[in-house]
Amino acid sequence: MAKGKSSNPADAFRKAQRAKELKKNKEARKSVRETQTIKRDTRDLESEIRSLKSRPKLAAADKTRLESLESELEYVNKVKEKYVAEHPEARDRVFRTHGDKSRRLPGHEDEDDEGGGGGRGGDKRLYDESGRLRDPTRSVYYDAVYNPFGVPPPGMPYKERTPEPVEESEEEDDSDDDDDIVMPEGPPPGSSDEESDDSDDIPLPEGPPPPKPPPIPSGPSNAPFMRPPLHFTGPPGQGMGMGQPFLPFPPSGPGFRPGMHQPGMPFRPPPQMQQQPMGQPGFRPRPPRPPRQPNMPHGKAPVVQDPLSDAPTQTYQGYRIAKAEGVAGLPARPGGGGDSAPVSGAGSPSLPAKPDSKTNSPAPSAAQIAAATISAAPVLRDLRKEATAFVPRGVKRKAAAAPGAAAGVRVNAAPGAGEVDADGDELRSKREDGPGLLGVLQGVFGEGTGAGTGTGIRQNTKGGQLSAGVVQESSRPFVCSNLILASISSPHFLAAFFNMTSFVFVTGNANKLREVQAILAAGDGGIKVTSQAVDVPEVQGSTQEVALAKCKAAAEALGTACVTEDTALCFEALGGLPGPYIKDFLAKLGHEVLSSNQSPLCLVCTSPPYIPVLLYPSGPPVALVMTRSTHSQYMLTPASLSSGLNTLLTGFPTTRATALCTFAYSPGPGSAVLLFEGRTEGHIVPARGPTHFGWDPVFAPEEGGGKTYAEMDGGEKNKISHRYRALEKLRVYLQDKARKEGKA
Ligand SMILES: O=c1nc[nH]c2c1ncn2[C@H]1C[C@H](O)[C@@H](COP(=O)(O)OP(=O)(O)OP(=O)(O)O)O1
Ligand SMILES: [Mg+2]
Repeated sequence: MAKGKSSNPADAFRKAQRAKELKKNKEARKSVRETQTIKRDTRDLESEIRSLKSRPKLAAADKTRLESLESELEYVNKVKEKYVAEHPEARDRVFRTHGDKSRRLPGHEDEDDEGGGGGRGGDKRLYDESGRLRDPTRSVYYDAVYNPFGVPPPGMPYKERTPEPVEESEEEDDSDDDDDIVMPEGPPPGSSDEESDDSDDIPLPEGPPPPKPPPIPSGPSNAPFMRPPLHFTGPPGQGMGMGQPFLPFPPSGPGFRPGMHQPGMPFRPPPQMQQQPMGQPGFRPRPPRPPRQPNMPHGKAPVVQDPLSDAPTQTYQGYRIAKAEGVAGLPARPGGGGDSAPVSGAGSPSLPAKPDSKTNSPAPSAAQIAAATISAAPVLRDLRKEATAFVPRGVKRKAAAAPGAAAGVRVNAAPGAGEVDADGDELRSKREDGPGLLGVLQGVFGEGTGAGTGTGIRQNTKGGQLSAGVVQESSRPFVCSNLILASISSPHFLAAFFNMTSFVFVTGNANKLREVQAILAAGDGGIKVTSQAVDVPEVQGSTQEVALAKCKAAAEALGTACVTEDTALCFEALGGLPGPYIKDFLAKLGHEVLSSNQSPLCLVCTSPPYIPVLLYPSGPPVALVMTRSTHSQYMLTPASLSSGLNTLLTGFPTTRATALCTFAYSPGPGSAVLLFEGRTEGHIVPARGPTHFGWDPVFAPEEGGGKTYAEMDGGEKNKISHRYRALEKLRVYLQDKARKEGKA
């Protein structure tokens, strides 16, 4: 080492450090060795020594063996003694054998040894059979709170206090091994189970036993102090409140349930809070399902059919029966059949009226019909034009392009076609070409007289136009300075006349009329339409029943052939409802007033079930729901705040719907009514597009590429609409019929 001495102070420092480290390592190794030694179980050694000693004669090898064993045992015991002397508080670590008194370590003297406390001698009787410290309260350092084991402070020798006379006398009285140990007053803590036999002697406090104190965790044995953990507060990072006692173990008592909030665990709302979201503001509960439409009794109506069913409506029998009975004016069965075959029904028997109808009488009485008739708007018919404008504009253009093409003989019964304004009020034609019907009619009927209620043909002298039709009193403005040319006594005359090429469309809905006119105009022509607004009571029942009754009543009210149309919107999820009652539903629910003009502030996801919610600057939050926009697209749409047709389906698995149009054709009062149905499949979506026409904004037809009816332009809608499909059937039927009658 001296050799290595260097004048360089840095080297010297390094060396000194190294020497220190080596020393430290040596000490550590020594300590490890010592630890191993003091823990060593010497029973094998002892028993071997005993067995060797017990032999009468020992061989030389055995002698050597005995010596080495004895020296080893001596060494181990020496080390143990030394350790206990140096570390009296850590006696527990030393392995001790109890069979051999002579080998007892200090502090391991048996209970029958004399001696009290004081100094080193005070260590005796400190350990029980298992070598554990017997009574920490005898230690002078004992403190129930701060030093429950009576461990001496580091560097200080263990000391026992002198037993008090009472304790001594008690010790002597007892014969039990443990009785000489001073016991604290009261029942021993946590020992009631073991000593249940003696429990009779112990005065038990009334009431249930106090809960067991939590087990004291066994810390490192060389810890000088085992400070009771009463005032320890956990680190704030563990989610414990200030001053909250630190609990070394999670609560596991009977009162503890999994799922209870524990300190340090993220807070979870109680179950009732978690189940709440659907009831929170903004989560509008699903409206109650409307009752299913009860089946109509079979005897009541000729047609009972699910509006969504594709099966043909069985009303043709009624028509055949009526025909067999010889009802005049019935149209012949169309020869086309198949798709264009009309659904026909005999004059609908009495049907219950809709709840909002003024009367519950099954069929409208004559007075009611009259009343209904009075409220109808008249049609100004320009007979001259009708006589001259047999060919509609579209066909005329074609005819001009191909002169010589047979136009056929047609009577224009709808002179106003194409000129209907938004309200459907203005129905006058502006065309003036061609010979008039007036002369023909004048020749047949002569001039009519006066104005008023009745059927007649009039000439509008002001406009130089002639009008024909059912003339009634009306609340609507009516230019009535017409020359009445003829009175037509028989409505069948007009019916037969109109059946040829045109029909009177009884509707109060200008949009319907406009679409019908547009569809007919875009077709191959030949059909003209005029309109009549007649307040016809609408009955309850299937779409067919409603359509039949409506048309029958209209024909009776008009006294002539007519066409009515009834539109239904059938939600698959609601078993076909609202169906024919869509008008009332639409009137009551309208379209939801969603915050389309308001942008949401933010989107939040609440606690389970994690429904995304839009928060608006004003008003309650709006939940987003998954809806199906088309057959292949799903989208998240806000559940509405206000009601709307589409909100009826909130929460239902499907938004599929069928738009169903039913045209009903009556050849005249008392005649069988024919039905022509057209369907368009689609989905009910949140309202999009202009809101001019009924439920157009909420119906997205499957063929519409995601657009709603309202988002389409008229032409687009009329190519795929329910109305177009039904009207096509009616058109085919009427033209077929006209051809047959022309041939006959
Ligand atoms: O293509 C349509 N696109 C949207 N909405 C529609 C359509 N077609 C009818 N609608 C509405 C109007 C009425 O609110 C209800 C049907 O009731 P519906 O009784 O057939 O019609 P209406 O009473 O207005 O006219 P009418 O007296 O001529 O039968 O659906
Ligand atoms: Mg209606």
